[in-house]
Amino acid sequence: MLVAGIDSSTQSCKVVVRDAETGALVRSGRASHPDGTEVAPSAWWSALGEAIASAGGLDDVAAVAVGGQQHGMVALDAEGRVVRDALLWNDTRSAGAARDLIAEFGAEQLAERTGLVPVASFTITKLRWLRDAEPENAARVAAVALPHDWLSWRLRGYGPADESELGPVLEELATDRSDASGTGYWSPFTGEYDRELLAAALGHDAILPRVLGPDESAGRTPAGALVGSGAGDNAGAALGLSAGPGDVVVSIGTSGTVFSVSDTPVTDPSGTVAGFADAAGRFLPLSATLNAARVVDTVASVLGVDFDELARLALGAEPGSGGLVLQPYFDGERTPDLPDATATLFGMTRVSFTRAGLARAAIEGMLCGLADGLDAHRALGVDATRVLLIGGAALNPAVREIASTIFDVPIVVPEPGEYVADGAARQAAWVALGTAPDWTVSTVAELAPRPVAVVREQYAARR
Ligand SMILES: Nc1ncnc2c1ncn2[C@@H]1O[C@H](COP(=O)(O)OP(=O)(O)O)[C@@H](O)[C@H]1O
Ligand SMILES: O=C(CO)[C@@H](O)[C@H](O)COP(=O)(O)O
Repeated sequence: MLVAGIDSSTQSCKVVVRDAETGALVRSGRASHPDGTEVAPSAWWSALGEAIASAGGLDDVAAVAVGGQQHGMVALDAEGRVVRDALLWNDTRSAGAARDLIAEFGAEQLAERTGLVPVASFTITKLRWLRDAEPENAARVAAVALPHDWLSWRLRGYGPADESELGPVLEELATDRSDASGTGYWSPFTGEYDRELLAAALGHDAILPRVLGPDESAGRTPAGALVGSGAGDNAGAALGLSAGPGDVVVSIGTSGTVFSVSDTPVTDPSGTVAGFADAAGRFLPLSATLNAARVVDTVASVLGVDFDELARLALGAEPGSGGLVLQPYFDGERTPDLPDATATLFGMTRVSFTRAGLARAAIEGMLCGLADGLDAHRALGVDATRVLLIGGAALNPAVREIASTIFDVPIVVPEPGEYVADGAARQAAWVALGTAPDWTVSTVAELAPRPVAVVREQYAARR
């Protein structure tokens, strides 16, 4: 029996087809997403079709589930059409709305009600922005979904009447705990939506996706495949990796995320660690930065080198990059909450300012922000015995090596793969088999920690 998992992430859509019993990878495919922090959901739908085709289709799969970038605002009207392009998790225009919500409700109360202190990334702030900036669009909103909810709904044959078999049945929208927990109007403590907060943000109530449990199916595709509940991408990766006690996952994709699986919900009124739910009935404390793999992309492009050469340059410089420190806030920043920040290069001398120094400082700066995230987890009682390094930039040997000079626990690199899509495939297997699959994950490298104190010290000094 075959099952499929999908990761509709910020930069691309990835599909894996796996054997439900053994987890063996049978086929895979991918397609790119458009750039930008405001995207027409139809572009995700086209990319999904392209990725499915490049994975050989889904005609022979018994079940499918979708993991996706979290928080994106997919606002639908009564006809099931999107009211405007989706604002993504990395769109910072709703920073003022986040401040307004905190002023109205208080950071502590919001953390207690939803597990989150609003920042521009979370859906609730995007709805408030819509209410204030585009009131005519806000008034038309009949339902609010997230990227994975909307794609799962479309896969099941729902959508605008002229684009789908089953039409705009908004009550058929479904999500899961992990993605609901990133909205800012769902409580990981009660498992219920907080409709007062939704109405305070959007200006009125709206249909919200039914929240499914980890082993529940949302329904079937028109071809008859079961559709699993799906997940937010980070929770999908935790499931795909079988992350357990002591594991802290560091994912370096468009976002940099640090997360762990917890049996109890976590509340951080400072907002550094978000109290998300996971995709298996537990919780997923997480901190996220806006600047991760693209910091490496940007510096490689400025230096005019490919990733291999960037790695060679970075590993040719000493830890600490001769005092060069890149605070890599190219896209503003979320943790720390500095939505309007820009990147800054400190410590330039005629000796330190070299191509190799810049290459290394880029990777060090990006990783220091994530090491700060790990510290914040520990401060909340999270046990970290190893870091599992995943995401596109984890393919880079310099990122792995430099991580071992920054984190004080072993860096374990799982076999390169699509762990979000794999987590979704596990959910698909779960609904198809009736039991959670027990697939194994192999690792390709383990780097012992050899922290060089100056790297984090000089980064902290520039904060
Ligand atoms: N060898 C590499 N070294 C550094 N970065 C890489 C490498 N391979 C891919 N990337 C980067 O990883 C990113 C894509 O990672 P991915 O985890 O798929 O992101 P997302 O989930 O946000 O779409 C891109 O920015 C890409 O340039
Ligand atoms: O906002 C968050 C988590 O809170 C991001 O992790 C997004 O979920 C996007 O993930 P990538 O596409 O960068 O992997």
